Amino acid sequence: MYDGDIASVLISEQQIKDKVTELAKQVEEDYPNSGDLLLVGVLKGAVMFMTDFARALPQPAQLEFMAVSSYGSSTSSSGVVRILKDLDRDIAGKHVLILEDIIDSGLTLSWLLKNLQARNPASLEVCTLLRKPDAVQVDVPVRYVGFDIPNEFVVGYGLDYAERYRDLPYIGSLDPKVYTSGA
Ligand SMILES: O=P(O)(O)OC[C@H]1O[C@H](OP(=O)(O)OP(=O)(O)O)[C@H](O)[C@@H]1O
Ligand code: HPA
Ligand SMILES: [Mg+2]
Repeated sequence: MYDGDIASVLISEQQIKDKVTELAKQVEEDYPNSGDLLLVGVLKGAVMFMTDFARALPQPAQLEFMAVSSYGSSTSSSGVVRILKDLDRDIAGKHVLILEDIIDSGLTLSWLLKNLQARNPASLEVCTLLRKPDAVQVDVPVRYVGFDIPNEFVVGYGLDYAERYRDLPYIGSLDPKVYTSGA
């Protein structure tokens, strides 16, 4: 699949699986009495992570989705976050855990945290599968991080370049020739 476009596999399918289980276990320990946890998945990137995480989490949780976009067909953030789909319900008084695929510049999450905090949840935390420490432009408080990765453009397991590669089961570095040659 996508032969030649992936420079290297950064995180294998098995490594992802193990990490999702580990993160779900941490969350389970931190929310011991909470049968009312609300998971907010940030579409589209977090779709694989959200569905795997929800199934790895022993306690019941409700699932909500928000779709935002700031990258479009680019490898750098436009800095302008657009809501493509808002939550379907009120989160006031709920324990909300945002599930993100990646924190790169941090601009999306910083914007999202302000937006959701204004809706008065009982608590608001973030769980991200990936983070690029060398790319972060705004500091965002993140309670759960799966992997810190190098500052390379990555794809797979929900992450795209120009809407492609989301269906890869692993996370790989995209060969720069894909976005520099106009291919
Ligand atoms: O930290 P940042 O630099 O803001 O980048 C992270 C965000 O960018 C990506 O979303 P994108 O805008 O590509 O939308 P998508 O999830 O639909 O691909 C990714 O899924 C995160 O939500
Ligand atoms: O490295 C990345 N890959 C895919 N989507 C992204 N959105 C922010 N950073 C990335
Ligand atoms: Mg994207």
